[in-house]
Amino acid sequence: MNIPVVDFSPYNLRENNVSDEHIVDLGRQLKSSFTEVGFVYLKNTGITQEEVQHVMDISKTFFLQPDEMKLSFSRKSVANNPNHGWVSLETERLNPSRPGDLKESFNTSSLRTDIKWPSPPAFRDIQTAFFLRCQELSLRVLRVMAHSLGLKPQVFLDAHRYIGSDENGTTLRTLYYPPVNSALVKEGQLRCGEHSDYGSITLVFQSHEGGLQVLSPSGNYISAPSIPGTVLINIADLMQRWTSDCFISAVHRVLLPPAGDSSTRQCVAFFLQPDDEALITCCDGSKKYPPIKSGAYLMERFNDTYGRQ
Ligand SMILES: O=C(O)CCC(=O)C(=O)O
Ligand SMILES: [Fe+2]
Repeated sequence: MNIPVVDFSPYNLRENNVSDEHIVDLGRQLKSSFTEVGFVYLKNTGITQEEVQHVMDISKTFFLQPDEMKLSFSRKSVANNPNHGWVSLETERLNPSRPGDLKESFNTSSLRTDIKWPSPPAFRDIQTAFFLRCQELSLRVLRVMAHSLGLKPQVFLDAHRYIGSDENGTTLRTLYYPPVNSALVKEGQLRCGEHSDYGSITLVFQSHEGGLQVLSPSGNYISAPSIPGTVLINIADLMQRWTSDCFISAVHRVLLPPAGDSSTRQCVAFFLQPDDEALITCCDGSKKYPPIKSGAYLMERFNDTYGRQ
C-alpha cells in the first residue's frame, strides 16, 4: 500500500478561483486517499520547500540554546492557552505505555500580540507567518473534503472560525529530534510513540531524513518519506468521528535511527483543531458517536499524553 500523491495546483494558495470541476476532481482523489490510508501527499500547494526550510532553520537555532533559556517559555506558561510553548525532551508520551519521546518541540497555539516570545528575534515572525500559510491551505482542504462527502461546503469550515485565538486549539508545532545515544535509550523508547492525532487534519513537513511510519489498514507499518515540496496531510481522530469512520485517522510513529547513526531530524506539523465550543456530530446524520465538544475532547487527549494534572 502506498500513500497517494495528489496535484493540488488547481486550488493552490495563489489561485483565488477554483472551478467546480476541479473541486470534484480533487475531492474524488482526497476521498479515496482518506478512506483507504488516511494520509495523502499534496504537491503544488503554493507552500514552498524554501518556506519550510526557513521554519526549520530558525527552529533549530531556537532548540540548540540551553534548556535554562527555553524553560521560561514552557508549555502552560501562557495564561488562557494551555498548549502554547516549549516542551522539553522526554516530556511527552504520544504512546503513554512507552517512556517519554526523544523529541522536543515548540507549540504556536496563540497568535495573541501580548505574548512573550523566545529568541532569536525572527522566531516569532517566521512561526506566525507559517501558521497562517498552513491555516489557509487547511481551510481549502476542508472545503474539498466536505464536497467529496456530498456535504455543504461550509460544514467543516463553520467549526474553524477562531483559529489562532484562545477559543481554538489549532497548533503549529516545530519538532527537533536530537542525536540518539543508544547507550542511554530506555527500553521501548522511541523518537515518537505510536499515536493518532487529535483534531481535524494535520499537515506534516519532515526534514530530508524522513522516518515517519504509518499503520496501514492491513496492519503493517509503511514508510512515509519526506518528499520535498509536498505537504503530507493526515486525518485526525475528531475528523474520523465527524465522518462516522469514513475517513481514517491512521496510527503513526517515528522509530529510533539505527545504532551508531547520530543524525538529527526535524518536523513541522500543523494540527488543525475545531473551535473549542464546536459540537462534533456525525455528519451523515447517524448516531455512531455521541456529539462531543472539540475543546473538552482535546483536554482529555492532552491528559493522556502529558499525564493527568
Ligand atoms: O515527527 C514526525 O514526523 C511526526 C510527529 C507526529 O506525528 C506528531 O507530533 O503528532
Ligand atoms: Fe502525529
